[in-house]
Amino acid sequence: MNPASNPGAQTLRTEALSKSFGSFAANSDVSLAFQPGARHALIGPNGAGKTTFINLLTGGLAPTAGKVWMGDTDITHLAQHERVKLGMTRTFQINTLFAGMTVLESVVLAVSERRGLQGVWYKTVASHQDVVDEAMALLATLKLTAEANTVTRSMAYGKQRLVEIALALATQPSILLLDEPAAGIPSAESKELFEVIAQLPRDVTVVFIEHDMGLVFRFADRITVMVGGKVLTEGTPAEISADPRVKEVYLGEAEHA
Ligand SMILES: Nc1ncnc2c1ncn2[C@@H]1O[C@H](COP(=O)(O)OP(=O)(O)OP(=O)(O)O)[C@@H](O)[C@H]1O
Repeated sequence: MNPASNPGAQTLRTEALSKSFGSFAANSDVSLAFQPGARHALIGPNGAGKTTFINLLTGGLAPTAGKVWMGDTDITHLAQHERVKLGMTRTFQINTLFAGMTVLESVVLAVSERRGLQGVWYKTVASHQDVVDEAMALLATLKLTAEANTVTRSMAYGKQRLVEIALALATQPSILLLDEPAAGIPSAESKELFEVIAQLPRDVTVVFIEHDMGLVFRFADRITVMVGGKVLTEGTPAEISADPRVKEVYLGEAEHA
C-alpha cells in the first residue's frame, strides 16, 4: 500500500490526549504511538479508560484536550467517516440489516459502499464481478469461505465477529481498532478468532482491548497498560510481564475481587 495515497499507513499517535466527563478524568495526558503493522493490546482494570481512548481515536468522542495524529495529519477534529477514509476503522456489531443476509451478501454490500455503489440493489451490484471477487478474497483472509452462503445470524458468535471484521476490512483500513473482540464468545472460539486476527496482512495495524491475558500475551507484540485514565507503562509482552507495577495492579484487582 502506498503511504502517499493512504496516510493511515503512517503512525497513529496521540499527544497528551485527555477526556473528562464533568469533573471526572476518564483519560489524562495519554501520549501513545501505534507502529504500522503492530498487534498492539490495550490492557488495564475495569474503568481504566480503554474504551474512552478508542472512542477518542475513532472520533466517537471529542477530547477535552490533546491531539490525535495520523502521520503528519492532525485528525483531532475530523468526523468518524473522514477518519475511515484516511484508513482508520473499528468494528461494529452486525445490525439487523446484515443479520438477515448471507455472509457474502453482507461483505459485497460493504465493498460496494466503499466503492461508492451504495443505493444499488444487491442483485445489480452482484453483477459487478470485481466486487464479488474482492468480497470473496476478504472471506478467504478471514477463513470464512465455507460460510459464504450462510445467513450471518445463524452462525456461532465467534464467526459473527469474523464477519464484523470482514465488514471493517472492506473499508481497506490501515488501522483496525477492536474493543474486546472476544467478549461473550466461548474460549475455544476466541482463540480461533485471535488466530485469524493475528494472521491479518501486516499492512493492517491492529489495536485491541482484551481482558484475557492468555490471549493478550499470545497475540500482542506490544502492550500498553492503562490505569485510572493514564498510561502506566508500555512495552513488549516480556517487558510487561516482568514489570512489578503491572503485577501489583492485577494482584490488587484480584485481592479486591
Ligand atoms: N459518557 C460517559 N459519561 C460519564 N462517565 C463515563 C462515560 N463514559 C465512560 N465513563 C467513565 O469513564 C471511566 C472509564 O470508562 P471506560 O469504559 O473507558 O473504561 P474501560 O477501561 O474501557 O473499562 P472496561 O474494561 O470495564 O470496559 C469509567 O469510570 C466510566 O464510568
